[in-house]
Amino acid sequence: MAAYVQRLHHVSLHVSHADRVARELVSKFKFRPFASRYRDASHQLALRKGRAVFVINDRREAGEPVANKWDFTGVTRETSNYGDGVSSGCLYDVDAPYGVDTVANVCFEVRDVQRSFQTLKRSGCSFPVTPTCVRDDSGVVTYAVVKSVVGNVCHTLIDKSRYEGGFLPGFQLIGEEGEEPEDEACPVTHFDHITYACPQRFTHTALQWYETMFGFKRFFIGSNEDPEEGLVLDQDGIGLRLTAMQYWKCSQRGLMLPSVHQGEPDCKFVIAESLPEKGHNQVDRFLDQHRGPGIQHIGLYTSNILSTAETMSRAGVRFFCPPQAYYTEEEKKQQICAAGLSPELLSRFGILLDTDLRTEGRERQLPRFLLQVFTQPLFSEDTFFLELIERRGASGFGEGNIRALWRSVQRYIEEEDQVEDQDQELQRHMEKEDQDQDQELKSAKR
Ligand SMILES: O=C(O)C(=O)Cc1ccc(O)cc1
Ligand SMILES: [Fe+2]
Repeated sequence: MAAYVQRLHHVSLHVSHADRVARELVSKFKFRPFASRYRDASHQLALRKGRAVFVINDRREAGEPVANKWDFTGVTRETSNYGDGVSSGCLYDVDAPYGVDTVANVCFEVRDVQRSFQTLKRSGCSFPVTPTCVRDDSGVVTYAVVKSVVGNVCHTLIDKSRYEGGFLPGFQLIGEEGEEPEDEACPVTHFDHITYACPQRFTHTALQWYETMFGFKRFFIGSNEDPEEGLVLDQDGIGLRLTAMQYWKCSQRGLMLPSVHQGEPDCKFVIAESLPEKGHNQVDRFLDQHRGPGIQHIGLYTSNILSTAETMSRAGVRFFCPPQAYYTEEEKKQQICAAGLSPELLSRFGILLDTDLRTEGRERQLPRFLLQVFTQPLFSEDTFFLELIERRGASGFGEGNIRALWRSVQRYIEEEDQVEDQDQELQRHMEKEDQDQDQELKSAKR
């Protein structure tokens, strides 16, 4: 038996320059800070855009003193006056120190935390935080934190059914409560998917863990996917294995349904692993720089990718762009025009388009499109990035887009590696010069 996920509540980041990351999410990605929690030993800030919520935690090395409070316009700096009874550490999360900035927690709402805890514990899961109650004037919330099988990723399981406040007890709301105004220029509505970077041959372990523990179900990304092997991209120098899964919820009548069929936008999970002998690539680079498996990127769903990319680009977001030939190739040009879009406009921001040709039993139907664009990494290491995704009837992931992304990222990695090689060469040269000078001085003294 599994612990069933009701919905995704938020995703939390642990970063050393929390203030900078918060500023970027606000100024570039148009998120709105709406709740914060200040304690001597931890600062937490919640930001939202539609139903997509990030909680930023100030990441400090073990023993390091508390940094300055967020220097952030519009954020109340007073310590929350709610007695949440938890005086130190990140609330609703674990404080485990990690060597680099990381996206480490996906928080799920569940029906019954105690029961989920017992079920998962019996199945061998480890819980850094056992069921804990936090209350304020608006009610009570119960949560526990379970370690996942993927790197440093944890899942906070939370029950908010007896809570009526704006976010979570212990957090103080910032500004006006109430419905957020619609952002027509930048209509991001929810997290579409979360992608894990995993070591080679780890996919099965991850799929199985999520199926056993949370009742996730596999779904096929594309028509070329092998049930055993996943979607294997091994041509043109690409070495990537992809699989995807989603959570199912228990309906009122006790039926299990994918969450999307219950009127809620669902968040899918994608597992990416690299294939052996394909050289340095984006998954291995993530594993290196992140010092282990974890969350590589998150897809933000938008109902208008062009306007969103344009707004974000103006605000300073940098996107990966495919080679210009992508937009001049005849077949791609036709696909883009068939979707009523202009290749020239898409090329301005690096937006990729894929056409889903699966018919799935239906005879004649409109073509289905998938539009995606990928940002450059957000942290100082080459790890986590964001993606914008607009689905026009297509539910999977575009193989053509994945190939185009792979090429643009590969170009970036190669350029970075070149810069790194040049730096190392310069370093060696300078060291050699120093040694030579030392040698000369010594011989002169003799
Ligand atoms: O296409 C997407 O959005 C995916 O999430 C699939 C994917 C996963 C990992 C990669 O390094 C590249 C592509
Ligand atoms: Fe993605």
